[in-house]
Amino acid sequence: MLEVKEDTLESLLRKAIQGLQSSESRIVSYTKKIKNINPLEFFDAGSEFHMERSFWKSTIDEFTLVGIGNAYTVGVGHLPINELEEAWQSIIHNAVIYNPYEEPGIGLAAIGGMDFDPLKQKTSLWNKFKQNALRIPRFMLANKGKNFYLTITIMVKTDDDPKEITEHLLKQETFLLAKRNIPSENITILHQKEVEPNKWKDTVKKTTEYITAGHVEKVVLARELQLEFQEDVQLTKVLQQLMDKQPTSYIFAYEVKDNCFIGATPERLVKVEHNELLSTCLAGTAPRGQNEEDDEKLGYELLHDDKNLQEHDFVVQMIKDSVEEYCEDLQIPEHPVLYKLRNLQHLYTPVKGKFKDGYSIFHVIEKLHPTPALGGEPRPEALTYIREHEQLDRGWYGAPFGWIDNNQNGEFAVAIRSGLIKNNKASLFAGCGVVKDSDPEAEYEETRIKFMPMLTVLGG
Ligand SMILES: C=C(O[C@H]1C=CC=C(C(=O)O)[C@@H]1O)C(=O)O
Ligand SMILES: [Mg+2]
Repeated sequence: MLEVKEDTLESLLRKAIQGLQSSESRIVSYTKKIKNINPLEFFDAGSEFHMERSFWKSTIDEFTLVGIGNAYTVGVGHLPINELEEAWQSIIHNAVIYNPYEEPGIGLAAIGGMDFDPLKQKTSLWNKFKQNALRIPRFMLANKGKNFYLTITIMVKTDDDPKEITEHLLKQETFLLAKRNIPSENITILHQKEVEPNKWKDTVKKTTEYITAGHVEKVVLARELQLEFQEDVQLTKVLQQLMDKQPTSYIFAYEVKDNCFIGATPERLVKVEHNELLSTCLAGTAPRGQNEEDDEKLGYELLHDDKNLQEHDFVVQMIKDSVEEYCEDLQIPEHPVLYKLRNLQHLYTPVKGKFKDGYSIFHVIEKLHPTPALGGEPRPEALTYIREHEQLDRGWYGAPFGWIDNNQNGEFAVAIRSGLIKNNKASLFAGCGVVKDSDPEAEYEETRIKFMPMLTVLGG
């Protein structure tokens, strides 16, 4: 990695190109501060370039990343996570970087996700998505608190002309940063179809019997809701509404051609900043009440409900056992508290620790995914069971989605409360933890509410 102290984009490109042997290529990345801009206007502008877009927002951290286009995508093949890390490191190693700001997430960074289960037979639903992908956007807008930054990243080859590339990039930049109106049309649903709800309930029933027989302790089962709209869905509008309606969730989107995986998840998998590690145990669910009193009652019952506490505890134990290897000074409260969302409340236990040297966020992702909040317990048996019995190609649903920068900082959430949008169609996904005392009707109802965050912003 060549870090340059002071430079213009053009001279940075020149230096990077001059240092190349024939047929070599390398990443050049240039970061500068820019004036305030509405991240959604920037996102919307990207559609006019027909460039694929990526989006991440963490409201608690007042941190938003919007990627337009693709300088390079790491992964995309059948890479296990440790090889994904090697591929990422090798790209960074050869990069030429100008970035005077030493803040996590500002500068050269990638956004991406991965398959929930690479061993599950793929269907045509997810055919545009690779097994895993970390995309370094050509233009990345980063907004942290009151500050706005633009990072331009491009892959250069020996025969590239720095002046020509600079002119082209600056023209695109001017277009992307221009003020514009974002779409405001309402979305109208024409058809709505739950995929085989009765069969799903039967599977829940069979699963409780399988658990009672002692084969596994917990299995998470998911299902799909299919939608068709009058018009193609305006993604910018969907993002805006998710941001308005789900302020305590991570908002994310990842476009591949005319497909977009998008959602608002409350569940952090792992965050690494400097040497601090944060993770979250989130499992066990109740609806929100009609009024304050009702809501408190439902919350109180959730905190004392054996079935939900058991669902939750599998996650706490597994995350604790997993991160002990990577962390010192582990802090995990003894009892969960409530995490309230617009439509639901969950049992929540935060996990905090000091990251030991020699480990990266990739190690933690590999170790944690999927936690028993999305897979089950014990993991291998639960995954085999899901592979054989669940009638759904989860694709990137339920898997880690997030960002990483060139200094090993990053954050990945668990991509739930999400859907895959394809022009005027969408598939929404929702799952629930099945334990021995699960009631199929109640689990069905729980997943019905879990569709809400996406359904309500899509005109439902
Ligand atoms: C699998 C999902 O939620 C998980 C996360 C929180 C609570 C859960 C539950 O109570 O079942 C699930 O484990 C989903 O929303 O699709
Ligand atoms: Mg549950």
